[in-house]
Amino acid sequence: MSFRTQPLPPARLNRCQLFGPGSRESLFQKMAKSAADVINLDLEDSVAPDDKDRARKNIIQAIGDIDWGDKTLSVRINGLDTPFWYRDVVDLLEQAGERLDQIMIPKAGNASDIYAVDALVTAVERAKGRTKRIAFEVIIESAAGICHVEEIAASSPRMQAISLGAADFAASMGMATTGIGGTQENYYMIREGQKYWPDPWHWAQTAIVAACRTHGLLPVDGPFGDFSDADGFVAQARRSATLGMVGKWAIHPSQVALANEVFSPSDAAVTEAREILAAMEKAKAEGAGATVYKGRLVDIASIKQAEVIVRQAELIGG
Ligand SMILES: CC(C)(COP(=O)(O)OP(=O)(O)OC[C@H]1O[C@@H](n2cnc3c(N)ncnc32)[C@H](O)[C@@H]1OP(=O)(O)O)[C@@H](O)C(=O)NCCC(=O)NCCSC(=O)C[C@H](O)C(=O)O
Ligand SMILES: [Mg+2]
Repeated sequence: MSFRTQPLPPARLNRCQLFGPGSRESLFQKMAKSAADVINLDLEDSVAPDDKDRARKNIIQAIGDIDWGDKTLSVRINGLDTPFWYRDVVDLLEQAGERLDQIMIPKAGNASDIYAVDALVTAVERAKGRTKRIAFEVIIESAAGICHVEEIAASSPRMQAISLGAADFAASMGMATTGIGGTQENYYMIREGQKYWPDPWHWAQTAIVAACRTHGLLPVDGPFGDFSDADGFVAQARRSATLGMVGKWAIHPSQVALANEVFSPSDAAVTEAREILAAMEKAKAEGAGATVYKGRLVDIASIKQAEVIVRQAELIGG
C-alpha cells in the first residue's frame, strides 16, 4: 500500500442516474417520483439550441417547486466549447434554490475545464452568499478526456463522480458505430469458428474507475441507448459493476429498476461478505492472517473486498 491511503468516495447511493431534457418539463414530476438515486436535468445535448433559454428557466423553477425527496439533484450544463455554459452556471447559481446539489460538466478534456467552471461557480456562490457548496460530476466522452482522466479526477475538491459518455466518446475516437454503449457487432474475435464479442468500452471504463478510486470519486457507467433491449442493458451494467463502477445512467424510466437491481448487492452476496468478515475476525483472534472459507482462501485483502459489499448494503439500508 502506498503511503497515501486510498480515499473513500462520497457515502451516497448512485446506482441509477435518470436523465430528462430540461425542455420537457412534463417529465420532471415523474423523474422525482422514480426510484433513481440521482436526477440529471439536462441543458445539453437533449435540448435544441433554440430551447436552451426555456429549458434553463424550466429547470430553475422545478428545482424549487418539485419535491425531489432525498435524491441527488444534478443539472447537466452545456459544454465549454458552446456559448451557453456560462449562462447555465450563472443563472442556476443566481436563481435556483439551495436544493440543487450538483452540476454535471460534459465533454471535459482536461483539468483546466473543471478549473474554469470552479472559478465561475465559486464567484457566483460568494456573490450570492450561497451556503451549500455545489458538487461537480464530469463526463469523460472524448479522446482528450480519457487521456487526461486522472488530472480531471484530481482537479477540484468539488468533484464527486465521473461517467463515461459512450456516444460522444465513440464519435471523438472515430469508432465505427452509431450505437450508444453495449456490444458492437463488428468488434469480435474468432476462435475455432466461433464468434466472441469482447467489450469495446472496457478499457475506457477501467481508466475511469482507476482515476476515480485514486481520488475518492464515484465511477459511473453512462447511457445505453437501446431502451427496448433490457438484456443488453443488464449485461452492460453487470460488466461495469464487475469492473468497480457504482451505477449507470437511465435515459428511459424502464432502465431505472434494471440499474438499481444490478448495482445493489444481492442478499446472498451480503451474507457471504459478512461471513467472510466473521471468518477473518476469528482467524485474527487465533493469530492467523488467512483462513479457509467455503473451501477457498480468504485473507486480509478479502476483508477489504467484503467491506465494499457491506458498505454498499449499509447505504441502501440492508
Ligand atoms: C427517450 C425518450 C425521448 C422517450 O420518450 P417517450 O417517447 O415519451 O417515451 P415513452 O412513451 O416510452 O414513455 C413512457 C412513459 O415514461 C415517461 N417518460 C419518458 N421518459 C422519461 C424520463 N426520462 N423520465 C421520466 N419519465 C419518462 C413518459 O412520459 C411516459 O409516461 P406516461 O405517459 O405517464 O406513461 C425520453 O425517455 C427521453 O427524453 N429520455 C432522456 C433523454 C436524455 O436526457 N438524453 C440525454 C442523456 S444521454 C446523452 O446525452 C449521451 C451522452 O452524453 C453520451 O455522449 O454518451
Ligand atoms: Mg455526450
